[in-house]
Amino acid sequence: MGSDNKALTLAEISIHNNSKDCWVIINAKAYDVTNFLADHPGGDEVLLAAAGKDASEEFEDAGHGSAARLMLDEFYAGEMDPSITETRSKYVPPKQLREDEEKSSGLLAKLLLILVPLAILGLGSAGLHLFSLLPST
Ligand code: HEM
Repeated sequence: MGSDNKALTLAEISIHNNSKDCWVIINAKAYDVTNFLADHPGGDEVLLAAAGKDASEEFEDAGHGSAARLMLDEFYAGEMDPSITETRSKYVPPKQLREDEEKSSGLLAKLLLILVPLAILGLGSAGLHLFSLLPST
């Protein structure tokens, strides 16, 4: 498939996502494990679940030994475009939550910025009004 030297984009890798054509990304390199599905000691399900995706974390978590790491070369399909490797950090909920909190506290600060001067103005003019009602003797 295509030139070997060209960095692969995530879109190019993610189409290889089934049992007839299965690629996984491990540490920014793509591996064609189609012919390894039946022989993988960890089973084909895990590879198919990771097909077309970044499986670096899963690969490390499975505790692969040096034998597995040496096998990688056999399946090497290409280098992944380094500028898109950050796509694997998909777990954004905590950050999102923080942004939401920041947003709401920012809103409160803005509201206070408007309300406090208004309250001072209100109190001031009420005071002036009361003062003008006092008998001038
Ligand atoms: C080209 C990629 C891969 C190769 C060459 C490979 C190779 C191997 C090998 C040789 C073993 C036997 C234990 C060892 O020598 O470390 C193994 C076990 C295992 N692999 Fe992979 N693997 C690959 C990708 C993956 C991926 C992406 C996952 C998870 C998504 C995975 C999950 C596992 C698990 C869970 C075991 C443990 C099986 C057990 O001990 O019961 N592997 N793999």
